[in-house]
Amino acid sequence: MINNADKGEELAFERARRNDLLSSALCWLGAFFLSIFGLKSYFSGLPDYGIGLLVFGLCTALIWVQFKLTQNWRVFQSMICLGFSVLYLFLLSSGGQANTGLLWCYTYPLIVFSLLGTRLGGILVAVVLFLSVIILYVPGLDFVTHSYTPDIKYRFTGSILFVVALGYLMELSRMEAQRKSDQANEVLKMMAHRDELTGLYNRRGIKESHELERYLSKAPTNEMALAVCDVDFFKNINDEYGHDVGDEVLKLVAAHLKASIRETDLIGRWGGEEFIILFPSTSLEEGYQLIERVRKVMSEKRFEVAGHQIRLSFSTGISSTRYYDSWDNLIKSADKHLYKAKEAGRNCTRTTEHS
Ligand SMILES: Nc1nc2c(ncn2[C@@H]2O[C@H](COP(=O)(O)OP(=O)(O)OP(=O)(O)O)[C@@H](O)[C@H]2O)c(=O)[nH]1
Repeated sequence: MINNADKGEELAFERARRNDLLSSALCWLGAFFLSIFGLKSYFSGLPDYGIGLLVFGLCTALIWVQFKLTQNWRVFQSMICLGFSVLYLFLLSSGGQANTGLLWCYTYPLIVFSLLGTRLGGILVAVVLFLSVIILYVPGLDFVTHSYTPDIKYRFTGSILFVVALGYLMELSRMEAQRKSDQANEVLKMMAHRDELTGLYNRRGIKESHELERYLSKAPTNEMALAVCDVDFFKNINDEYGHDVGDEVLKLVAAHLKASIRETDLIGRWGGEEFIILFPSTSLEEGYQLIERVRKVMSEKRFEVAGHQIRLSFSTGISSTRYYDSWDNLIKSADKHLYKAKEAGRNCTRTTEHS
């Protein structure tokens, strides 16, 4: 089972990877172009404008350094989007070198949507568009040093609105595609780690579970017992009642085993009619007592499936980290003791200390 904590960790990892790529690409490209054009303006007789661009370039590089040091994506998003909003308004009100400032304004909505998403990005872009209308259409403003012809104003207003709508829709469909791909990945991971019939972990699920990793890492000081339980003569159930009834019996056995153990114990279907249970913080003796109690209850129970009252018995082998420190050896030992339980006539449990 992929639990919520695991899912959260994976999603956070994916997001961090995307953020890292996006921040580096944005900042380095931004700093590069701002510096090139800043220097060009500075040496072409527009020193103030050039210095302005160089300062923006430097700020972009510093924001990137700040993000690398703190990994605080929220602060990075806010600083880049606010900085870029100021740059956009600066280009619009100054006209840029040789009146080319407007050309760069078209990149603004795309960057804001990709960093802030449609909701927050939409709010910021709407505010900046409102300020653009003031800059373009309110005459006599001190900070507006460039005046555009009516034709340029109308065409720019129309085309920037078009780019905003396009950027919004593209981000919307990217977010939708991301959501679907996250969902599909989740389903695939579930399928890869879960046993379809019983809903328990399958073999891979157990081996790759975070719980197992955690329990094994604590095992040197915190003994863990491992039990492999096998339904005796399960073939007879299939032969007598049919495979479908066999399936239902396996589901009931899985549910009963799960209900009989603690929340922290880990259970999975190891294959066929074989189940595996991990008991963390449990000695071999305690594991033996636990599994014997469950085994006895199960052997007295009648499993009711399709009108049949079916009785079962179980054989179990147990091993513990007191004797084996690797996963493979733990399993091998539990399997060996399961085999001994079968040899001893079934319906019993065998361990290193109970042969
Ligand atoms: N219905 C059903 N049967 C299964 C499933 N997986 C394995 N089996 C059956 O479980 C039976 C296991 O048979 P055996 O390995 O001979 O073991 P057993 O009959 O339980 O005998 P012992 O283990 O020696 O006590 C086989 O008949 C498999 O077909 C399953 O998912 N559903």
